[in-house]
Amino acid sequence: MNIFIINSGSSSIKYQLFKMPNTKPICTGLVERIGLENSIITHKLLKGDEEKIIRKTMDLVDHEAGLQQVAELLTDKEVGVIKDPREIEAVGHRVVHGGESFASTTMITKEVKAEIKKLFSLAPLHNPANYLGIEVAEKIFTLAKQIAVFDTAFHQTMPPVAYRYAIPQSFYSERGIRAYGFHGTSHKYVTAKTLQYLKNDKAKIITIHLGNGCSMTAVNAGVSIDTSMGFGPLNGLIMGTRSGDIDPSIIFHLVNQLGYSLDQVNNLLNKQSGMMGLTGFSDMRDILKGIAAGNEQAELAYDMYAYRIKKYIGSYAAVLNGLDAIVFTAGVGENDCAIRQMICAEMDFLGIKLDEEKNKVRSASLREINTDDSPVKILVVPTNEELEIVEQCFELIEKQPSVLS
Ligand SMILES: Nc1ncnc2c1ncn2[C@@H]1O[C@H](COP(=O)(O)OP(=O)(O)O)[C@@H](O)[C@H]1O
Ligand SMILES: CC(=O)OP(=O)(O)O
Ligand SMILES: [Mg+2]
Repeated sequence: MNIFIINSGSSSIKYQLFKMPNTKPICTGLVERIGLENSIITHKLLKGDEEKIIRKTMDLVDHEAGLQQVAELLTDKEVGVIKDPREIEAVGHRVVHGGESFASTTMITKEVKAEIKKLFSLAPLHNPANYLGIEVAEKIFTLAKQIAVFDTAFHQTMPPVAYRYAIPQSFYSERGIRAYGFHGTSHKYVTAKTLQYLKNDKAKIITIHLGNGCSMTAVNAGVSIDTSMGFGPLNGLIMGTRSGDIDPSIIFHLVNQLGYSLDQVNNLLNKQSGMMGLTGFSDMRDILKGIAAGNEQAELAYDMYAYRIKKYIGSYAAVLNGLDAIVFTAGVGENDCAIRQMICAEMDFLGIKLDEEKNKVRSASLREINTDDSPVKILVVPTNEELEIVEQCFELIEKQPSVLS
């Protein structure tokens, strides 16, 4: 069964085509730096042990332009993997915000699309791109079932003490205002890999997803008990273009004293803040170049980024009442050894001791980067949201085979 997976992040589209139940993809791809100059498309064909890679650089203004390129590559005479889009039987979509309506993987219907649309304002960098992915996929893969896997699902296990806000309770009971948490597919995937590696399904771990969007989760025995993003994917850590935690009084000051409209504030905090606001660049590779060139703003931004993560490690170690491992994942977490070093520095009182040499080793597989005597394991675990999504889609189809007829 051919299942195509689309993962639209805020700055990227990742895709993979699987012939399930084989979980080795037939092709994978990444469109990155969407909305910036020189977007990069990397399309990989995988046949047995052979790999054929096509790389293109172009300016892609938005996710729609990116998805059009992906569709062309898939059916291209030379580098395509399917002759006819009707060969795809199901398309699995990452959908970031599932709000109150969706706690698990769901077949996409008109009603489901309407719900996803209602949540645009809560995840403005994501749900519109996810929705667009669904519409484009419906047009191209006309015979395929469309399935949504929600970022919020893994965090449904959080207890009220973690997900409630201290505002009048009717805002929760009548309007669903609570923390939902995001990147759940990634936190779930790396959690499973970590527990398997530790051979301990009761382990207390902190998963740290550092991509363009960033979030951390306290996981106890495989279950999310707290996470740094909340009602929308804006708070918590400092991100590529998002502020993370700020004092809400700043918003009132911007509106009441400085004359900002709410739309402007929304745009400011989602698109012009974070590393972008501090340095003019959202991509960590650009920040690293800035630091190498002696740019002080880039240095401060980098320090702030690491400092915020340290604070969350401390608070999650406290709520877990112990710590077996911290896990780095996603674009920055997997590739940027300098940020891992900065985060883990002076954390030995918590049992976190980084091995600087192991930390520098580049690899695409799960690795341990702590010293031999470190009480807490420090792991780099490459995430694979697409694999997690395809497994969930396949499970849904197997459970309800009628959905394919
Ligand atoms: N070698 C690298 N060193 C530092 N950062 C990197 C490297 N490769 C990728 N990144 C960073 O990863 C981030 C994108 O991560 P990713 O998980 O793909 O994001 P998203 O899914 O949120 O769009 C970018 O900020 C990029 O700079
Ligand atoms: C939820 C979120 O921030 O996703 P991403 O990191 O892919 O932008
Ligand atoms: Mg991502």
